[in-house]
Amino acid sequence: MTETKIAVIGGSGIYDIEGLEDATWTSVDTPWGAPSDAVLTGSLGGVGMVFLPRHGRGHVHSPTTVPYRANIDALKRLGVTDVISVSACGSFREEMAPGHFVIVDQFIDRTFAREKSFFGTGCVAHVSVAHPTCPRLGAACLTAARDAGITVHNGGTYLAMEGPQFSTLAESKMYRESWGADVIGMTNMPEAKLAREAELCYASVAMITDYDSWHPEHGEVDVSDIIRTLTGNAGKARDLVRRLPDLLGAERAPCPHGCDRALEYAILTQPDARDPAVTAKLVAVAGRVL
Ligand SMILES: CSC[C@H]1O[C@H](OP(=O)(O)O)[C@H](O)[C@@H]1O
Ligand SMILES: Nc1ncnc2[nH]cnc12
Repeated sequence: MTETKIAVIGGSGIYDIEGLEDATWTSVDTPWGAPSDAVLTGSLGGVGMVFLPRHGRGHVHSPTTVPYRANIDALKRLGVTDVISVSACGSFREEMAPGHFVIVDQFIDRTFAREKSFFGTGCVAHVSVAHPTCPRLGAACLTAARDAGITVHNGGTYLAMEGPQFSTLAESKMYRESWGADVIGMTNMPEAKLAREAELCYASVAMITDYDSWHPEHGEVDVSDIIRTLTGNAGKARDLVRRLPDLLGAERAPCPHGCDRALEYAILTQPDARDPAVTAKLVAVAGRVL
């Protein structure tokens, strides 16, 4: 059995987490550079917890410049087993209204200006992201949300766009009508892919802040409206997070969906053909199989 350690990656409007016992901000170095900020470590109900503000305190990083690889490497290095992403998003569905939460289970990755893998020349690997989120962790988030009295939708497809500008009306309509996306944001990719490469269970809790630009009765997306909705939701998100340690338990069996074994057969480069400088960088993420 492994000890559970839960990480929360806080998105826009969530730069801190209250109520952790023995809470300490700690800087973590990684071979991929510095994470978005120091990480807050502590515990909740006897379970190890880590909090990382995705954009850094003060909102320093844009969706494109968030150091996704350093963030996931730092969490892995700290012994994290389960990653909960908390994000703001726009909605493409009338019934998924601002103020509601969605437990995202699929992604369409439209990002193009980010490093998307820990692997590459010198050590090549291919993991499956057919099911990019962990159903066990998603189910815990769903229960936590329902117990906290949050209106939550179970499952949804998140379109990850590059940004930083919001979508045009034509894009918004295409994502909604032709592509079948349910929500839109700018950050869950490549985060989810990297978590899979690092053999971490990953769940995405998306907080709906707006109807993007497709809705005839709602105007264009406006950051001040988003922040107002987010501020109203931050307490709900904290309540959800507080319930997770009890639901996940202090000890963790192997993931029934295999997230923690994603690299088992993924590395193609033969041991004697691997570049030692490259494998040295992979020690935290892939040390188990190198
Ligand atoms: C504040 S509006 C746009 C911004 O908010 C979301 O960030 P996060 O996913 O970290 O909550 C969205 O993806 C954009 O980056
Ligand atoms: N409409 C939207 N598009 C992209 N990212 C968002 N984050 C919050 N609302 C968004």
